[in-house]
Amino acid sequence: MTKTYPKASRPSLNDVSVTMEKGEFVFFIGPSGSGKSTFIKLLLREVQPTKGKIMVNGRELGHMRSWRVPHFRRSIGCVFQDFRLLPNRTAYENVAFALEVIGKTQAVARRVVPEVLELVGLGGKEHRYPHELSGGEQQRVAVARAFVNRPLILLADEPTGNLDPDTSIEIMRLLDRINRTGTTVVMVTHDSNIVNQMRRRVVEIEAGKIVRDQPRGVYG
Ligand SMILES: Nc1ncnc2c1ncn2[C@@H]1O[C@H](COP(=O)(O)OP(=O)(O)OP(=O)(O)O)[C@@H](O)[C@H]1O
Repeated sequence: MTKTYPKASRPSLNDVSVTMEKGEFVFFIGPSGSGKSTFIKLLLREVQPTKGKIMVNGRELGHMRSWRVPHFRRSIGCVFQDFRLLPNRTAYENVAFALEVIGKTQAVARRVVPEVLELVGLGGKEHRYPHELSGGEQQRVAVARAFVNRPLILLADEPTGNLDPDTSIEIMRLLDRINRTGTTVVMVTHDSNIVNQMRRRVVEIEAGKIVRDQPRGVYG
């Protein structure tokens, strides 16, 4: 597909084609402005391609009615560089909120939230507010929130961008564990150490074109 934003002089993604299988772990790398965020926005149907199509889980996003989009997005968990936690809610409440908005009862939350907080290594810190947690711990809460609905796909946009190298590796261990449960992980990153250590598929974008797609790749 091709994506040209209104008013832009050239496409942000230019005639690209990529297939990701269920359960894969894929890094998207490339210089600033190369089109990585646009790719993520297309996958979430925040923007639509100018030409071509995008299929997610057997559905063509261009044919999806807009009222179906919120439901579709439940199948995708998102993690960002800046955590995006609700500051006046505890770790537990931040994760429970993701269940609340899709209509799950508090009884479900009481069962599921402690499980997922335990999974991300935050057992015992459920009642801390974001400002009472380290950056790495806040990102764990964000991962728990993204994963609590067991999404098919986890999109991570520079999830280690604000973390030191050791904490980054811990977050990657967590994403790796989640991937091993069968969740497809798509991660945008500039972190060469992480890419080189993980040795997973690497898709490199430059000026809107895919210039490399390599299994078990390195940052290069
Ligand atoms: N809403 C928009 N309207 C016009 N142009 C846009 C819009 N959003 C992004 N662009 C342009 O599309 C290109 C790709 O941007 P994109 O944000 O996808 O890059 P990126 O690879 O994610 O960069 P970074 O690593 O800095 O986040 C850039 O040239 C950018 O200026």
